[in-house]
Amino acid sequence: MSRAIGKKGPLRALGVMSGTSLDGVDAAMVETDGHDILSFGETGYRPYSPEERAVIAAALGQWQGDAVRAAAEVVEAAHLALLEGWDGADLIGFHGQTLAHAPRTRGTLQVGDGAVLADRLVIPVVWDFRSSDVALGGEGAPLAPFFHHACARFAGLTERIGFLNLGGVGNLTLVDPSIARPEDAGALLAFDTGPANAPLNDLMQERLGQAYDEGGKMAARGQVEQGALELFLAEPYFARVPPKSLDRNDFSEMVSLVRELSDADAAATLTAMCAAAVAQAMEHCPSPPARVFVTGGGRHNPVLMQMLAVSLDCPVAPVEEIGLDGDMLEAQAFGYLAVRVARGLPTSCPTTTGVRAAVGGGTVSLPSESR
Ligand SMILES: Nc1ncnc2c1ncn2[C@@H]1O[C@H](COP(=O)(O)OP(=O)(O)OP(=O)(O)O)[C@@H](O)[C@H]1O
Ligand SMILES: CC(=O)N[C@H]1[C@@H]2OC[C@@H](O2)[C@@H](O)[C@@H]1O[C@H](C)C(=O)O
Repeated sequence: MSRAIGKKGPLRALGVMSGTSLDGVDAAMVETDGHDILSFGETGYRPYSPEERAVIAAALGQWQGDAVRAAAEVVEAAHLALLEGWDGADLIGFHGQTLAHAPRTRGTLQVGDGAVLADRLVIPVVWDFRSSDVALGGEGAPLAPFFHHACARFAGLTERIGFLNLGGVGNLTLVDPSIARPEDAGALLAFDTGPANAPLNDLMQERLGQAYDEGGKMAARGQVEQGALELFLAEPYFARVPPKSLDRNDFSEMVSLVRELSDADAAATLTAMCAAAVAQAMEHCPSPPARVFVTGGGRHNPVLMQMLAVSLDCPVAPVEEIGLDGDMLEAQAFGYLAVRVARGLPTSCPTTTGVRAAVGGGTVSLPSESR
């Protein structure tokens, strides 16, 4: 692979992401100068086996120890299996796997060692994107918003729009693409909306041994239990003014709100909770955006999409409507952010993570043979 990250002009970055739903590792190429997206390229995916997923799940919420080391090994090995033999990148943006996230108290932990990947793949690797934001008082998340700003410009949009990511956790970014730089006042407002698919996945796994509610089929057969929904919405997180972010399991006890319900009613209610959390999030926006574009696996769930369409005050559509790939946006984001880090540009700002001033996160590891 090429290693010319010092060169002027655009770079070809390979972003890799292992998200909170623990399904697998996504990889995607993006060509960018750190400001504009020039093109999107090849993509790849490597699912975790049930055994690998169990090793990572066993380490969630932990900060150190054997379980964390075992998870880190699984994460690194899966990335190497996906990336070995990949050609044509100038650098890699490696997010790793978040195991624990408590930015106000203990920090944030993404496992997988970027220096090991740099050596094994013989390519510069940008990683540990969240720590310096947290050290400067930020939430360390969400980090995709600077990329969302570039996406809105790439798609030729001029109006204020929202990007809604529905992975394990949900996050919303309001973008005003008419403001040239993402760190400038008014360009972005971003925060985590609440749990998205994680509680529903956990329910499907626990009761039916299935990874998720495919096509929302289970939820479609059930009724939403309004009492449980109201209890959920009384959680103080929703009234909290952004910036704010969540750990995957911050709402894991919400499955207990649906414990007495049938499988179908429980699935319908957890799906409604995800949509209701997004509707609550909109209350923190100064005015509704012209449209909301949905990315992440939740957009494949028609029951969830229908609930969003009913509860938001603006049209809702998958990001494919503006030519983006909603299964790869997060991987592309970390490729894009890697180039910003390599160029010394900020990757977060007060309106995305609450950090005191715009800051660039990330460590650059060069392969040892080029040091
Ligand atoms: N066909 C489908 N029907 C219903 N739900 C789906 C479908 N495909 C994916 N999902 C949901 O989307 C989830 C995966 O979403 P995604 O890949 O965006 O998560 P992630 O990137 O791991 O999470 P995060 O953005 O929180 O880091 C699955 O676990 C499942 O809940
Ligand atoms: C700490 C952490 O890994 N957070 C993830 C998670 O998954 C979705 C949401 O919670 C978001 O805040 C973030 O990921 C995306 C990629 C982000 O940083 O923008």
